[in-house]
Amino acid sequence: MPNALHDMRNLLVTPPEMQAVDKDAAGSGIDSFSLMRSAGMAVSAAALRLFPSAARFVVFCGPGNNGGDGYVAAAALTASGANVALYALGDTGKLKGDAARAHAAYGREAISIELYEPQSQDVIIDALFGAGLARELPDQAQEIVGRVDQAGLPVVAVDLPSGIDGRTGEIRGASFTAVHTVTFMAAKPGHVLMPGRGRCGTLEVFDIGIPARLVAARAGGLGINVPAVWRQCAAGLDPATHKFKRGHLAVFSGGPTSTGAARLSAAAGLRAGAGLVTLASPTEAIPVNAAHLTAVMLKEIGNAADLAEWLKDSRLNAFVLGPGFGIGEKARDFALMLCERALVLDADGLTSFKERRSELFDRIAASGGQVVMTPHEGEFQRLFPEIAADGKLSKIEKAQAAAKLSHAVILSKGPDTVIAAPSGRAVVNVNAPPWLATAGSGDVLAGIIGAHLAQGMPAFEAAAAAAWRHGEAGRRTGRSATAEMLVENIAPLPEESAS
Ligand SMILES: NC(=O)C1=CN([C@@H]2O[C@H](COP(=O)(O)OP(=O)(O)OC[C@H]3O[C@@H](n4cnc5c(N)ncnc54)[C@H](O)[C@@H]3O)[C@@H](O)[C@H]2O)[C@@H](O)CC1
Ligand SMILES: Nc1ncnc2c1ncn2[C@@H]1O[C@H](COP(=O)(O)OP(=O)(O)O)[C@@H](O)[C@H]1O
Ligand SMILES: [K+]
Repeated sequence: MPNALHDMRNLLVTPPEMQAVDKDAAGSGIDSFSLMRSAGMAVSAAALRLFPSAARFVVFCGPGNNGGDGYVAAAALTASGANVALYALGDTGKLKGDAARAHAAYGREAISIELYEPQSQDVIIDALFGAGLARELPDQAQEIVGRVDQAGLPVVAVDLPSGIDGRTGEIRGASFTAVHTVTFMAAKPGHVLMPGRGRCGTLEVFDIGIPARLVAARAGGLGINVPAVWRQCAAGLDPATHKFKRGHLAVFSGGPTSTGAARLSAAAGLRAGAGLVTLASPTEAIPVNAAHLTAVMLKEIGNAADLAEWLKDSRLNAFVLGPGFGIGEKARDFALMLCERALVLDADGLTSFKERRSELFDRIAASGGQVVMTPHEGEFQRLFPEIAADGKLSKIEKAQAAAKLSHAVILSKGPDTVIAAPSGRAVVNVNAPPWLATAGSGDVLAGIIGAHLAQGMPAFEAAAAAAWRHGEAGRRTGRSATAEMLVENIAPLPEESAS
């Protein structure tokens, strides 16, 4: 089976991996200066395409190869007849290797960066720091960022807006906010994780000619959540299949005053393609649930004994536990009984294990079931406080660590939802519009994951496909989205040809 992540458009490559790719490319006889030339030319082409009538291109060049790309771009822009001014950070006499060569080839004056005075028609080419940024942006560069922000000038970023950490997406002191970013060979985590993603503008991934196999060989299993990641697992889900083959999803309701969340999950599960959906309700909530259900079935499940009896039906193959369920022993008992099938543990289901997580994690490890946990930031902190507090880790690395510790697939929510498996495989979801963060939205997501699990998708693919469909539902719904509208707008899984 071809690995979908090896399609370069979907890969995420960390800065250290990219450095290793560079070394491998040089080792295989590829001229590194020709790569820099391709990179700089691509930046120049993007700048001319986006700003064909710019009064002046102002190129900021840093002390490393990002700066080198800037010198190439400045030379190409000058050759095209554009008006170019180049400002350098640091002593150009100290440039090394390809960057020194690019500087020499530029052959014109580089002005010291502190002398830059914004002019209202300037278009900035930011080539200060890229993947090599290893600490806070130097004060001098932070000051320039401030001047450019204040003047409201458009910025085209080379590789990454300077100040964004390519591994984490964090801002190191300050960063430019670009209208367009040109990166090379593959996107980096910093392009898709917040807040970095919000500062990249449109992202262009330009192929500078490093063979794809060299990039794939160093890439560590990170990707963007596109349908290619999970499409093959979704392929057999023929809507015409008998309803039991599409699975039977059960969603657990809370008490009489908190039933809405579970009903939303159940409705989403049905809409997302589960063959049958049953709402399992405590006795006291049966009347209110019965008054609100049509296609979703209702079953009275008051305690663990009821559940044990019900679980004798082996066709019940996936469960959602948590939305509106209530925190405490009952949630823990139920969750521990469900681990060996396929379980989405969300909301109260997660919080219930705050002080008792090892019981859950041990059970998941022992049972070999398919478990997906869907924490938002607060729930993540409650269940994984030491991982959440580790400021060195990116959101991807945190989700990976949590997945490894819990033996479950972790779907870490937010504008940059990360789905990580215990194996370390991880994808970042990028199609969620901001208005997806509406009350009850997480309940809908849990239901979609449940539907995928009921249909037999493996946990990682079930979660990734659900995050994507949830994002698409948000797009279809538009800004006025409510959770009920999201359910209505869950579209069928994309066909084989979609990418
Ligand atoms: N295969 C590729 O990806 C290619 C990459 N190229 C460019 O090379 C760049 C990476 O080049 P470098 O590794 O030289 O790194 P950068 O140019 O991003 O950074 C330059 C150097 O500055 C130093 N530095 C880091 N943080 C600093 C800080 N806060 N204050 C002061 N100095 C700091 C480090 O020694 C670092 O190596 C990429 O961003 C890209 O633009 C291109 O030249 C073409 C090939
Ligand atoms: N800024 C944002 N942009 C897009 N999606 C977001 C944003 N913030 C949160 N989300 C998504 O909205 C959903 C909110 O879920 P959750 O936090 O559980 O809220 P609720 O309990 O109200 O359902 C998640 O799918 C999350 O990934
Ligand atoms: K840059």
